[in-house]
Amino acid sequence: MSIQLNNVSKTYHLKGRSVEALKPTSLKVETGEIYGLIGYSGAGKSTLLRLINLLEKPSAGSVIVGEDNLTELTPKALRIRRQKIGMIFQQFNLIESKTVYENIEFVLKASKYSKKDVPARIEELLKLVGLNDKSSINASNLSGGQKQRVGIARALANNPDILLCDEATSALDPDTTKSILNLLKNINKTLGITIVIITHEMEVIKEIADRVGVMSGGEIIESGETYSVFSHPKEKITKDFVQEIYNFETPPQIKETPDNQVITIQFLSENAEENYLNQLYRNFDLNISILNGRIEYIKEKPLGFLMFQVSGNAQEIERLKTHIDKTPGIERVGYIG
Ligand SMILES: Nc1ncnc2c1ncn2[C@@H]1O[C@H](COP(=O)(O)OP(=O)(O)OP(=O)(O)O)[C@@H](O)[C@H]1O
Repeated sequence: MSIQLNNVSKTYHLKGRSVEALKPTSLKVETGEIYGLIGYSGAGKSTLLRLINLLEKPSAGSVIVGEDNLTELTPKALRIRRQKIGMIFQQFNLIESKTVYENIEFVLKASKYSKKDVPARIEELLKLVGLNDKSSINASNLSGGQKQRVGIARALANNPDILLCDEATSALDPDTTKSILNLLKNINKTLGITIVIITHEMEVIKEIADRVGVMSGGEIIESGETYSVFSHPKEKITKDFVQEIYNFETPPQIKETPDNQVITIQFLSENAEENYLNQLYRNFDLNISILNGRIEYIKEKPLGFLMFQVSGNAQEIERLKTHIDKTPGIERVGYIG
């Protein structure tokens, strides 16, 4: 199911002071897509996410989910509509003193799920999230990853068509994060559920998001298909997020001069850098030494950077730079390192 925000904004009023947490924002998330929102703390991500299911009431604008304008529903109709919008949280929001079974049962009971169908539904959900054997364990005895699996089972209990994920993996270690992201991808694929995920971690976005919006200062400052946003970032913050995953640093002892320079190139396909470097070694009378190199996969497409130091004749270095700039698929970038 699609989500459409039309000029939605949110201003909080606190003791005579107002905070514009979300500037007027329009956004369309297509049916079945995974849309990621990334930004640093205070960017407005949680506010935007909570406006989608109206946990926060917008100060202006409308929220359309599928055919329904949520902003126009009565409180009762909204309560019912919300059952079809699942949500998972960073801190899992489980009832720690209850078993896995009871945690899911609680959600089904609250939505008046047919009593006789509850046990079968819980079994089905536990299978889906890979916790078949944990039904009678107390939530407090589960690992973080298992807790989030229960969180996901709860969120899916009423067969929602949308799943909102609020920093769902931020409390988890990298391996557990990967397994939860895989589960979310699987759920998206097999059940066709539209997913919106907010995070401050590139790791999450590059793994899972079909499209991404980069948030800062209460607005989406850059957006598009995930690979194209991060292979050609325009805004400083987007470049910083790219730099974060490659983690290159120019060695401080290198003093750049016209005849001694550090160059970082980006390449968009696998193994491109090896052939290319050989070409440079052959065709330029320069000392070239590699400082750093790394390929990451963004939505399964390779994006690589290579940082090297060149020294020699300044004119020859300029000729090398011109050569790089004319090579298709290779770009010189200034924001890495
Ligand atoms: N209930 C509230 N009352 C007042 N101000 C709020 C409230 N909720 C959020 N804000 C403010 O709105 C701005 C955006 O906050 P929001 O939580 O949406 O950002 P975020 O990107 O999700 O950051 P974080 O990851 O730290 O939660 C911040 O300046 C925050 O202090």
